[in-house]
Amino acid sequence: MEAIRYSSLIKTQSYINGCWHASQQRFPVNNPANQQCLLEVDDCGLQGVELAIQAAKAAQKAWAAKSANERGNLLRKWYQLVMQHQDDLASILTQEQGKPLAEAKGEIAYGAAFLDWFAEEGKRCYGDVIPAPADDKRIVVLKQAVGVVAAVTPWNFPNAMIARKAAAALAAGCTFVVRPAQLTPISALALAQLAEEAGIPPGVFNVVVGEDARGMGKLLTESPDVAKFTFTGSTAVGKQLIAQCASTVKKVSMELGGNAPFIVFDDADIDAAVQGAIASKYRNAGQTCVCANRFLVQKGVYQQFSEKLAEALAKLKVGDGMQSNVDIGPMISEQAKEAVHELVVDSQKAGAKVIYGGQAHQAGKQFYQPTIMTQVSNDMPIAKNEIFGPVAPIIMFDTEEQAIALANDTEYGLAAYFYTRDIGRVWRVGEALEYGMVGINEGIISNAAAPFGGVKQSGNGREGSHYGLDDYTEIKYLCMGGVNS
Ligand SMILES: NC(=O)C1=CN([C@@H]2O[C@H](COP(=O)(O)OP(=O)(O)OC[C@H]3O[C@@H](n4cnc5c(N)ncnc54)[C@H](O)[C@@H]3O)[C@@H](O)[C@H]2O)C=CC1
Ligand SMILES: O=C(O)[C@H](O)CS(=O)(=O)O
Repeated sequence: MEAIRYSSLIKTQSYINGCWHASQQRFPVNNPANQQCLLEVDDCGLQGVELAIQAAKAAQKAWAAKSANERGNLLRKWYQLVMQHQDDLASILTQEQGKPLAEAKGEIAYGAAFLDWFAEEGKRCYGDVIPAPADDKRIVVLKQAVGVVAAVTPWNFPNAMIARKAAAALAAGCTFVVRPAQLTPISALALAQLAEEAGIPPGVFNVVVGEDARGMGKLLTESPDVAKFTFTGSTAVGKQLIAQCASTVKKVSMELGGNAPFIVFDDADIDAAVQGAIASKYRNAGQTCVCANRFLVQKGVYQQFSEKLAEALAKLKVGDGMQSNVDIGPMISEQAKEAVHELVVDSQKAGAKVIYGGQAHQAGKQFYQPTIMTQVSNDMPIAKNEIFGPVAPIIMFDTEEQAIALANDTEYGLAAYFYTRDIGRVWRVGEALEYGMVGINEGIISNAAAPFGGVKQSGNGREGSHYGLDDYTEIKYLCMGGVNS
């Protein structure tokens, strides 16, 4: 790997019970920009996963017995180390995942923000004292750590998706086992290195890396020693994992797929809408679950918005994320690139027009041209499916009611966006959209202070904000009798 100053961040073995776990089985991690092998990583296999679960179980009671301040101090130290090594962590992330360096630095700061947020939030894990129905009783409600937490995370935000979960879990007094995507394990192992340096005790934070996603996931979802399972990834895989958790009735939280509408009304600030569209659609080459997936543009501004979006897109540079001034990097795999192109071609066959891009990009095997399509209808493949690529389909609508109906016509419900300057419309549309998160005159809405999560088949639970602890605590009700005797 290039351009890493602090070489201790480069780890190639799972981190289990405070030790780096060697194994004979290894697998390559490749750079999506040029398909070159960055390094090989030891595959800890199912045995490693079981060792990690047992380590987390053995460590959990002592970790929960620490005060919220003690846990918070360790999370704050972890935060400080992550920010101290932000540039190196970003360089690692770009080389294994592909996003431009500036975006990778942003992801490191975004993930670290959850460590910082929950270092404090754990101190506010309040219970209740409830007036009892009888004078000789007292009712107290405690919030306690769920126990051992298992997580499976995706390749598109290989640092932040782990930090967003682990920060809340550890703050609540839980211990944590994460299995990151096999495509991007190095960022996860670098986080473990810094957790160790921060003084987080052995067994509290464990990272198990391996190629057998299905087998490792089965162990994590079916183990009776795991109390809670959290997943970020596709809805299809999420459904499988929820079913696997049923065997032990685990507490489950899911951050799944999306199909975000980006609505532009006649009265919108069009330049602001174009700026928000570029930020929301083309971040991470469109490989984020909260990307604008369908542009719904009112008839009166359809031509103007489409033309301005194309002008803005022409200024973006496609290339290796490690090069300066690159705005759009490669897709995570050649298969992913082909899948995006198939959606474009199938929708062209159904009548959609490509007004910008629409082909593989000459920068390399995994690059796709940033693309805009017009004359799209909501039933076309490019609108029905989560694109997970740099393609903006634009659908025309006439009335506000039509826009809401089109926006809600999907099984997903993660993020939605709309641009208007009418205060009445802000409330009407904001309340009518069936989504967990709504950006109003804003294309980037993710931050540690806000509850991130979806409804419908985009998942359940919330990450970040003071709501984020709820997924990692259980409510216990104490009823004290005989107070007057
Ligand atoms: N709601 C959210 O916050 C996010 C949602 N996603 C969604 O994830 C998808 C893209 O990410 P991918 O990594 O391709 O999703 P994916 O669902 O294929 O994989 C996610 C993780 O699950 C693992 N996995 C795959 N099949 C599994 C199985 N049968 N058992 C256990 N683990 C398994 C993968 O190795 C990876 O670590 C998109 O649909 C995107 O919308 C991605 C990131 C964030
Ligand atoms: O994986 C994702 O798509 C992230 O959750 C998006 S964000 O939180 O970075 O906006």
